[in-house]
Amino acid sequence: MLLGSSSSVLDQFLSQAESQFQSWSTMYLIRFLLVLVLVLVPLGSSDPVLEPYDLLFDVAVEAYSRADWLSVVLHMEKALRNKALIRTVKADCRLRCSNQSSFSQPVAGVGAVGVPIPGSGSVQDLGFFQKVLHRADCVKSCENHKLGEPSFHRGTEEVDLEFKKRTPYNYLQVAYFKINKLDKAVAAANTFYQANPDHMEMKQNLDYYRMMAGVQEEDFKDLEAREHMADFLLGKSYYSDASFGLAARHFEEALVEYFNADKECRALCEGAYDYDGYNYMEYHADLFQSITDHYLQVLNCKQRCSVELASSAGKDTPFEDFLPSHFNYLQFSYYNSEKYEQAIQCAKTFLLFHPEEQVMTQNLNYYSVVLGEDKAATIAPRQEVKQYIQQSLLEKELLYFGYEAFGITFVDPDTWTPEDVMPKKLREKQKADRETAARITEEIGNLMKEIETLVEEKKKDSTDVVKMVKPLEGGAVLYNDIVVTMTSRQLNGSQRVLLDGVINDDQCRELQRLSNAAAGKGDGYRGGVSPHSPSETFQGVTVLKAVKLGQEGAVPLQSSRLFFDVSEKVRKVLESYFLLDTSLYFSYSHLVCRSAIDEKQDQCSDLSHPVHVDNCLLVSELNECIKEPPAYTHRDYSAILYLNDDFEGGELIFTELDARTVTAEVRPRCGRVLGFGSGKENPHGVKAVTQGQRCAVALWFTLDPLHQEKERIQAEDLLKMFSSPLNVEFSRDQQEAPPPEFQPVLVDAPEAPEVSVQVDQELNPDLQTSKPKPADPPKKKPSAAKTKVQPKAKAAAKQTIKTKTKQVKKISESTAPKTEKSSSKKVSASAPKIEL
Ligand SMILES: O=C(O)CCC(=O)C(=O)O
Ligand SMILES: [Fe+3]
Repeated sequence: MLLGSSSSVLDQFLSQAESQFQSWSTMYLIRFLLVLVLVLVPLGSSDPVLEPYDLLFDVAVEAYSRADWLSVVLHMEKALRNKALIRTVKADCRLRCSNQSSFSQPVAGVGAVGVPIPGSGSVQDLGFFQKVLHRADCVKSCENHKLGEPSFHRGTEEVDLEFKKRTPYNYLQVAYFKINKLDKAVAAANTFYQANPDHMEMKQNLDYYRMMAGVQEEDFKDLEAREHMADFLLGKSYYSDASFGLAARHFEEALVEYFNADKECRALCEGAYDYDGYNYMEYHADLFQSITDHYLQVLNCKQRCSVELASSAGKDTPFEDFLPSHFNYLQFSYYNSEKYEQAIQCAKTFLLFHPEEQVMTQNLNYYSVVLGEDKAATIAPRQEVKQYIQQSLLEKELLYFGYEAFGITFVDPDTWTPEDVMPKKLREKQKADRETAARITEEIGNLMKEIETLVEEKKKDSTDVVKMVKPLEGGAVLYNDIVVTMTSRQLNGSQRVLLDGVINDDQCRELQRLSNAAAGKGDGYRGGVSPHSPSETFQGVTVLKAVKLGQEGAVPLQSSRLFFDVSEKVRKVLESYFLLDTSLYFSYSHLVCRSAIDEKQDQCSDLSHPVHVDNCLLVSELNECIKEPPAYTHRDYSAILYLNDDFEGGELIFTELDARTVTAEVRPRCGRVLGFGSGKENPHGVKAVTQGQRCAVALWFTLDPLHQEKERIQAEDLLKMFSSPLNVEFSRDQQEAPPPEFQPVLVDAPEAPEVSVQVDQELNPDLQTSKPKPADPPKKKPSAAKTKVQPKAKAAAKQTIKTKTKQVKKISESTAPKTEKSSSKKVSASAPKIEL
């Protein structure tokens, strides 16, 4: 049985089956059987009927699964060929028929119907439809003659999509590779990759091919490259290299190919009506409505050809203003080749699209002066382009009419359309729509911001509420000597605990001595007036400072170690008592003593340390605490380990957020630890020390490891070194005194300085307009020039070229295969793979 007849019988069977069985699975089964039959049927029919490319594709895929590489190649190549042939024939037939039976000519040999009869509308209608019928007949017979029955040249949607994605080349590259046709494998791989630049497997394959002996750079072809695009890109690259003669040649060739491709694209738009979302069964348009629907769909498609032709495989967005840009490049290329007539013609042609373009107008003036204005005036823009624009504008007008009358949407793909082509009403409506959209976007933006703030506040509140409502505390205190003296409840708040017995008297004394010894050794706070109270002095030492002083012998090293160890003990106990799920880290550790200045006690204030919150800025007037820098917002828990009680005053008080209403008071004593959450649930202060010295180890902790105290890690390292048997030399760099703890006070918020951001366009090529601007004027102003045209500097031209080079480079980076060779052939590269 011959394939042609077998296919046709099967096709009939298929369509019958399709109408009888609605089930997809049945259809797939039939399809599979069909493929099998085709595989078994001997190929090489003498029948002119074209084998359906979708079935050939299926046969090839099936052969692939059997690793029958020759068959893959044979059928896939044929599928590609047939698909291309159908495209060409269809476009060809439609173009030929449009020439043979155009609506402007009477149909030959059909008698009186073709001759318009004045005053007889219905007969004129007949004349029109007669032409329609003849055109349809012409196209049908032309296609059937060349391709066979239409059912054989209509592919399924899925297969069409595969062709669009260039999937056949994915199969082909493996098959070619397996049969040792390396050059073809490379070309197929490259062709696939051009349309799928994110396909990593194929990229690996290409890298692999590149390393193989016998593979040439020329093998990396794009078998589906559109000629007009290939020439345009070549023109651009010559242009960037300032090879203007070659650039002009390729741009001219690109134009010829462009108009051919445009004709083909437009002809292919005259296909079947795409119901697209319409319920096929419910479409009940009358004669003229259905003609209108279909025709406007075709026109819409024709308009989109300018976008399709401006698109390049693997490039996300089409080139902007693609067709006009050819003339922009050309005018400058011709100018540089001293071909002023052509430069003028191209400048004038460009101005057909953009009559207001200033640079081009200047250039045209300049070229005209150089050539002689009279002569320049006789040069006309290109007729082909004039016609193209006229036709396109007429189409746009019809489409806009259809938009207004029937709501068939039309989005103009071109940037050069004059404003008044769009009907005024539609223009105003679109303007109003745009404004409304902008307003809505802005309002949504504002709303989103408000919601974000609200959510943020809610989150903060709910964390605080969770803490307030369900304080997590009461865990083990880990050491037998430690007792819980007061819980949150007894301390009238939340996240509070008072522990006793954390360290013993000796340890308290040792630490107090350490504080005084360190203060005598030049610590930053020695003898300084307290930052919090003028009637007290304040001294403080950090763990690292203490360890360094210990290393210098200025203080007993073991006291410094004690400071380190007891603070660690407090950290562990708090972590356990507050039942924390994650670790608590040191944020800052400070051994501090406040001493009353006897002479100043008469004017003493009542607080040694004003009421504050450790991790936010307390605004007591508003009963609020703002968790923002400069507050130490990352602090989560605070603890004060008291060392003595032989002083007067110095009680710690907890208050409400008003900083006045005292909720609890704690009297310091040796070994006592007051632990509490650092947040706004715990505003606190220290009453004035009116006599004696009050010492304590103040500790702040964070749950965020990123904010843990770096000094502490250093101190730990140093301590480790001292405890090691080897006496290690290490640096004795003086450390800066630690900054006093930040004490928030309410100040007027400073005005934010006005910052003007200047962006250097040269350094930021993305900011440059994507519209090409090759229209740089000539480098030198000739003496003959009478016009006031100011030619731009040579540097500007160079800059343009540089920019262009960058643009070309960008393109080649995104589309061309990478060229770097692997340094070693031993690199373990996997053999070409296929991923479907
Ligand atoms: O020494 C105290 O009792 C508390 C000190 C304090 O709250 C602080 O330094 O933030
Ligand atoms: Fe505090």
